[in-house]
Amino acid sequence: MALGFIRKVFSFGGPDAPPAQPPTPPETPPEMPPAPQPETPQSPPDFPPQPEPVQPREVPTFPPLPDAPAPTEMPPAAPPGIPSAGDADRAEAVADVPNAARPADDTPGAGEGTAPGRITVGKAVGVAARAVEPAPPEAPRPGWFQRLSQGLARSSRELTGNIAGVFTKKKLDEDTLQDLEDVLIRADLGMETALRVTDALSASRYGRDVSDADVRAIMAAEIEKVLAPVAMPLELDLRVKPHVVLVVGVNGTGKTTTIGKLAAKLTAGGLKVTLAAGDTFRAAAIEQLKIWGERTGSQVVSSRLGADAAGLAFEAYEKARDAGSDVLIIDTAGRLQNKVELMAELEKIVRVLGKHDPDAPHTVLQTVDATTGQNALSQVEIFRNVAGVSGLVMTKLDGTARGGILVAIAAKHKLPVYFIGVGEQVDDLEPFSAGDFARAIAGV
Ligand SMILES: Nc1nc2c(ncn2[C@@H]2O[C@H](COP(=O)(O)OP(=O)(O)OP(=O)(O)O)[C@@H](O)[C@H]2O)c(=O)[nH]1
Repeated sequence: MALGFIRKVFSFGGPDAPPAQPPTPPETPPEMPPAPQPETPQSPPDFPPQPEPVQPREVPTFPPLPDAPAPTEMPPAAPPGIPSAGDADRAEAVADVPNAARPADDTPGAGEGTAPGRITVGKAVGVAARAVEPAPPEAPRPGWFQRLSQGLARSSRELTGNIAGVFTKKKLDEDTLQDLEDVLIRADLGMETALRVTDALSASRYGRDVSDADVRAIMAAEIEKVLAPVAMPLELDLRVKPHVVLVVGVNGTGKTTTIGKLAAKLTAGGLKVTLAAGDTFRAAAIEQLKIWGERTGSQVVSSRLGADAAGLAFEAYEKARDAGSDVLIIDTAGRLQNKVELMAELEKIVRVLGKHDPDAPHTVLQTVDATTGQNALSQVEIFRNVAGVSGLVMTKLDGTARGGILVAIAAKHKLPVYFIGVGEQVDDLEPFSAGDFARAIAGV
């Protein structure tokens, strides 16, 4: 798999996105270092013995795809929430393939300002994605920035409250700078960003009276500088069909939910999507993905509980290819980054996909739960080494006091952050904007 090279075609435009950087090629450490346990996730038990590796098959070439069919009515939306348990019968292999509209020239947000054969999907997809929600809410939902600010309110309140405590009627001196540095580190922003902020403040205001508003403004500017290089749009190469997106991460970090939200964006943009229920360990995860498949009109490929996840990924590729899907998104079982055998299974999935297409998976997304705090740093470290993570989705930024960790991850890993999640609704996934995030967390 050529993880170091991601071709760009399909893009969720971020307003301030710089050109994509090639991700660091994976290096598999001989042994996973032990890592502290995150706050919430549980480790799944070992997988049952896996069958023999699947043999590669020849990939046929396909004729051009037909023109866009008339849009079909979406299936009724599933009830909110995740099923508590699936039953083994329903975990049998399934491949129902609802028609998904092909991109048409007048698809809102599609094809704007792009080279021939390329599709760019921006905010219009988010608007269209809301059409798959069960019922229109009585009151209009707040705008994105308002929801981001509300979501980050706890992180921001704690941070700005502590800053106000340091800077009430105080001159800027060594003591106040040290206190500020402590506040910033406690807010999970990381040492590097903490020093950036205190250095910038010291350079312009040392010995003068400073208000907490001054400090917040400088902090917002410095945080934005750290985040800007990683605020990149997710770009999918649709000349390769299917473009394979592998979604990895620790359990409960929001993989399946993010896949559903992403599928909604893609199908609303007129793309045909196949979802693979590669979390073969949990029946509820398979059910959850099927619900997202129904809501978004995406084909879902699943297998029996406990089946070999790599085999399922291999089969899903064939089904996606045969159905003419533009994108195949593969869910995987959540795993703690220090479980060597489960991390080896991830490597196997990557290896097996490579038998279909040496560049597959073309995109590897890691979901990172913002409530996890500092442990997220080692999660990213290890998943990027094992699975060649090409970019991150930071979930659960709503309601956490630890949103600052996104800044520490950006400073340390410099991996693209494609999206952030601020809720469980289908449209609570937005392209990451460095400026919006910096302003929301700094409360300016
Ligand atoms: N508040 C909030 N909840 C979220 C967000 N993303 C996901 N969740 C919730 O987090 C819980 C876990 O999400 P899943 O999508 O099942 O996570 P997962 O990584 O697939 O979990 P495993 O299959 O156990 O590995 C669910 O209750 C989701 O609704 C988010 O951005 N904000």
